[in-house]
Amino acid sequence: MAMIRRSSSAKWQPFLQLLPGNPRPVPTCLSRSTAGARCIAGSAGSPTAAGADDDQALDLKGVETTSNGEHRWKYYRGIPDRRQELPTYVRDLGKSVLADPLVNKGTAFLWSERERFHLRGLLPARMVTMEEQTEKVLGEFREGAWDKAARDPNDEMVSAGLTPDNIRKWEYLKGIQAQNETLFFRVLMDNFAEMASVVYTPTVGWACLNYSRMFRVARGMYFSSRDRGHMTSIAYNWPSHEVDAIVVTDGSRILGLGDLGMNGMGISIGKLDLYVAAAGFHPARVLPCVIDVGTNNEKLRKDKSYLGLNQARLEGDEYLQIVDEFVAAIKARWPKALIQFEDFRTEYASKLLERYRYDHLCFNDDIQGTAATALAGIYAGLSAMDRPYSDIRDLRFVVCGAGSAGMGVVHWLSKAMEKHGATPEEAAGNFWVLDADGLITEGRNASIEKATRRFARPAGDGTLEDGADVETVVKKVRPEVLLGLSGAGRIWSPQTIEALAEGTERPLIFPMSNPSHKSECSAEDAAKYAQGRGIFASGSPFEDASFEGKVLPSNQSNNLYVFPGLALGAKLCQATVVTDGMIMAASEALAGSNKAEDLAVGRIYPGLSDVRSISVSVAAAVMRQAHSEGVATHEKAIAAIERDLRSFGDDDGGPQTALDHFVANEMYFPVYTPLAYVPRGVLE
Ligand SMILES: NC(=O)c1ccc[n+]([C@@H]2O[C@H](COP(=O)([O-])OP(=O)(O)OC[C@H]3O[C@@H](n4cnc5c(N)ncnc54)[C@H](O)[C@@H]3O)[C@@H](O)[C@H]2O)c1
Ligand SMILES: O=C(O)C[C@H](O)C(=O)O
Ligand SMILES: [Mg+2]
Repeated sequence: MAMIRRSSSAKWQPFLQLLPGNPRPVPTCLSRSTAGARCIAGSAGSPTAAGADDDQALDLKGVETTSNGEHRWKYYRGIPDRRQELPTYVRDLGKSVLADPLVNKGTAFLWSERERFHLRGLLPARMVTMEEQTEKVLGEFREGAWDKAARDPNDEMVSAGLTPDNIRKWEYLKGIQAQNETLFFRVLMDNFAEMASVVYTPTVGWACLNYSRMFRVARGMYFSSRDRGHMTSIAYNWPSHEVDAIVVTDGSRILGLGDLGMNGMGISIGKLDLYVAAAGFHPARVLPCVIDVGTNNEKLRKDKSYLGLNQARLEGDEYLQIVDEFVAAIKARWPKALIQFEDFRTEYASKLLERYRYDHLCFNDDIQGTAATALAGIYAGLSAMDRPYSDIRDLRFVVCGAGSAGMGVVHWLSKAMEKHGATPEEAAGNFWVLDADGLITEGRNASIEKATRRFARPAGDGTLEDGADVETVVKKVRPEVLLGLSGAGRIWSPQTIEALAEGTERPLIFPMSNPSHKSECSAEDAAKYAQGRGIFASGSPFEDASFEGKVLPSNQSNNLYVFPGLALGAKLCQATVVTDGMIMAASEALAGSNKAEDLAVGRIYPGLSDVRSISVSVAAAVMRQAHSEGVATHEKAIAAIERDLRSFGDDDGGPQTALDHFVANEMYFPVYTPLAYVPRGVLE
């Protein structure tokens, strides 16, 4: 805990000069000031003189003009308050300052203070006044402002069935996490099947929509375009030298909720909660990050509680340079850390992956994690029908959504078909891909990405025109599989599902969009219109459905089945990169984790109550593959892989190999350990 005492002693005059509103002119900024973060104190205490960059940081509402024309914070309305000139002594820096309730100001820390106390990167970019904070507290106190929002029937998530109870549970669990991570993760791990929908999709979607409004305790790191040129030094504001995994988003496409700007931080936090609970990463060694380059979400930009930069998104080279700088900063500070790219909009997602994947240990969850998850579900679906994996070659897929997730899945499935003997042309011929403008054919204008064009239907493909809608396509093609990665909500009509079920005995119905209300159909509708014959797997969880008294399992086809184990495997063997082979190994391990009795009743993804076993299998398969491709570098892990190979041969030997034990033993388990006091400078 930071130590404090109060004084107005003369020796603290330099410090006093930095206090906001102090009339003494101060000639320059303190320390590492940048063009993008000029000190408020450095502008003679006048917020209006603080420069264009700081205008948005300073809300003049909280500032008053004194009789001699100076500006100062209005701590007490109309009553001059000299107390603000008495400093509170702070003997710590960085996160400890935020963790000390007696000195913490949260998002009201001035830019100069953020510099001096090593807080840059530890708070969202926007600076608010105490008055705004007070307003927020009062709103909550008097009206339960966001509790009210959680009950607002006009809130699209609430109206689509997200219950206030889920939100209450989210807030409660997050409160525990802020105070006691061991307890939080123990509870989450032991009750994963019950709590996943609270810390993760769909509730995390609501939490992201309301992230700024609910902001209390800062977690993770906030990089913004104002930090240009300084990201590496800012990374050193994080207190730990050891970070194993980072999830980063730029907030541009959060689930199917669109551009949520800095609020996307909620998804980085949610994903890393799963790294710990589902894959045994140590909570002190994971780091959620957001790169705030602005937002094009006008509603957010007008929302006074929004804590991100109030500017339009940077684009093009300017944007890419910011992400480059972020990646370079991470690499400089934590050379071995794995980076998971999350919820970057399609325009940049593949571009960024291609930019970094050959030199950095990284993967894109929405492209690669989702693809691996979908393929595992298709394999398991085939198993449920007593068909071999190689039959994937014979399946026809209608896919709604040609974004990074949809096309990632399509590419991956076609790769699996090729693995089982199809030519690339044969594989591509098994897909009918639709975007918001309907079926994509070669007749589509040149704006289609090259990678998507490969899957465009030949012009004049039977009677299907470019832009044909999903119902027409399904009626014409009679596919075995209907995939949804559109983020468009209930776009599969009863007629579409009926047509699907008419054409095949056991249709695979995968509405994978998140959160729940963005799902292309509900479990109930799938059961009803496919007359109980379909196998259903959605991105967000649905209750099991029923048809004519028979229970129909609702599977969850979500990348949560892959990213924790993939990251764990890559980290444990300290892979230099994440290869396609490793992703394929993850798919196959996941498909192989199902029990025969579950498959028999249409459960094609394993239950979440034993999520760690799934991650163990996925991680072990990833490590074996990394080793076989020569990208594993960790000696202890390599020895474990080789020992395992000697005992079990190339076949992974089932779920309980020596390597599985190695992986399980490396996982963090949340228990209270003895605590030892270690003075500063010792063991550092
Ligand atoms: N289940 C999972 O694990 C998982 C993983 C990743 C993404 N997702 C979900 O997938 C969705 C899409 O993600 P993305 O990054 O590709 O988004 P995106 O916005 O880049 O792509 C959406 C695509 O859907 C198309 N589309 C929109 N309306 C449509 C309609 N009515 N019919 C057909 N296509 C339509 C768009 O033209 C676009 O091609 C999101 O909802 C996301 O939550 C799920
Ligand atoms: O976050 C999820 O639940 C899955 C996926 O990464 C998504 O973007 O929808
Ligand atoms: Mg995602």
